[in-house]
Amino acid sequence: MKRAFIMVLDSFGIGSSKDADKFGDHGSDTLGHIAEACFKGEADIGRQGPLHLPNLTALGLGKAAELSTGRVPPGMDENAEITAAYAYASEISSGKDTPSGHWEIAGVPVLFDWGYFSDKENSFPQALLDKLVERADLPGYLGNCHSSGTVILDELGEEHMRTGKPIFYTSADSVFQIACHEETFGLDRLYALCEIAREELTEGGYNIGRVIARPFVGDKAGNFQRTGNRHDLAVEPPSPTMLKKLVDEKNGEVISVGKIADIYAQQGITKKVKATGLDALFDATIAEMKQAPDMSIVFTNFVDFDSTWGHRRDVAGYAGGLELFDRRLPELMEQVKEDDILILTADHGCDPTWQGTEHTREHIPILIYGPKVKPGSLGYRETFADIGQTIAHYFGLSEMDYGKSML
Ligand SMILES: O=P(O)(O)O[C@H]1O[C@H](CO)[C@@H](O)[C@H]1O
Ligand SMILES: [Mn+2]
Ligand SMILES: [Mn+2]
Repeated sequence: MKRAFIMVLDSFGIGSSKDADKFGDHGSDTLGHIAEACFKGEADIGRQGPLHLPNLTALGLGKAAELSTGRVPPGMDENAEITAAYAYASEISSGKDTPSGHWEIAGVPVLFDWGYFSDKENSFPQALLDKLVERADLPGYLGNCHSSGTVILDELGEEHMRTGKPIFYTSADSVFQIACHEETFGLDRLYALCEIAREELTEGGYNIGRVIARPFVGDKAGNFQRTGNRHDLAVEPPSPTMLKKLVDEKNGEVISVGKIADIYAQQGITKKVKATGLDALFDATIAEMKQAPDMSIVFTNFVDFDSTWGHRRDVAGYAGGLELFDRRLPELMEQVKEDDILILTADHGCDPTWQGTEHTREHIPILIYGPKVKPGSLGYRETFADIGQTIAHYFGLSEMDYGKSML
């Protein structure tokens, strides 16, 4: 029985890549800087002391980080016995966003430039805004700027509730985000509005990667909370990913846990399971691994590292999340049978010690574990697509256009 389990720790970079200066990210290091802060006792909220990741360390995380940056992050055991194959990889896609990272992982790098709304204020073209107001019959809109998604709720959430005007915002990513109150505006209305925005952005040739519904609850600034009903409307990958090939060429199964299906615009996905929060995502992943058939992929995105801790620049939160992941990792490993492979990786960085609130251009770790996988270094990988090519090779699919198989 052949199954591949792919776990993306969203934003878990392990040191800036060679081209990071183009993004203003030279020197960023999500894992390294978290480990440093923990080691200095600067991340003792909800957890204590040096970063404790014994299971990830045994899979080669510290070694992969050492290959990337020249040093094992402080607190990680340099002499641990290594039980997996490990590597670090850089990204060839032009952006450091989630779809680019995930598509490249699946063998389809994004070599074109996305469209961006780069003006910090009055970010969206008036023609687009007018269309949305008209088609969705809106009383107007709020925002129309760059912002962190939690900050903007404190600033505009109450006005939104009072006026019924949706909050439109963007970031350095290729995104059009719409925040609306689940109850006063309504979740279905928000989703319908996002569908309209998706159509207008696609038909208007704006080349925007994602429209994101950002529903929230609460009743005043300070207590607004975003909910698990976030929904991403992505454009489709420009060519078939290894997920789609597994389904089309081998009649295989691809089970999405968390936002994977949304990120690939539902392409090459045969089953979707949603869950909110690290523990729930873990539970859902294990349940799916237990019943995954031959020739299947269980593919999970652990979004909290990015959205709950990375973008919020919450070092202690991120460290605590990693420690929780590490504690539960043996439960995942236990499901890896004879011919199966488990791959732990990331899609970009989001260094919680870095300036601003955006992603960081970093190397990702690639840890490959399985009874038949030879432990040891797989060195530097020029593209995340080496993961896609490895999976294509493993399942006997037609070759991907990018990447080299690591196994
Ligand atoms: O600040 P929030 O809304 O979490 O936004 C983050 O999430 C979006 C999609 O990844 C990006 O725009 C990023 O900046
Ligand atoms: Mn991401
Ligand atoms: Mn993000």
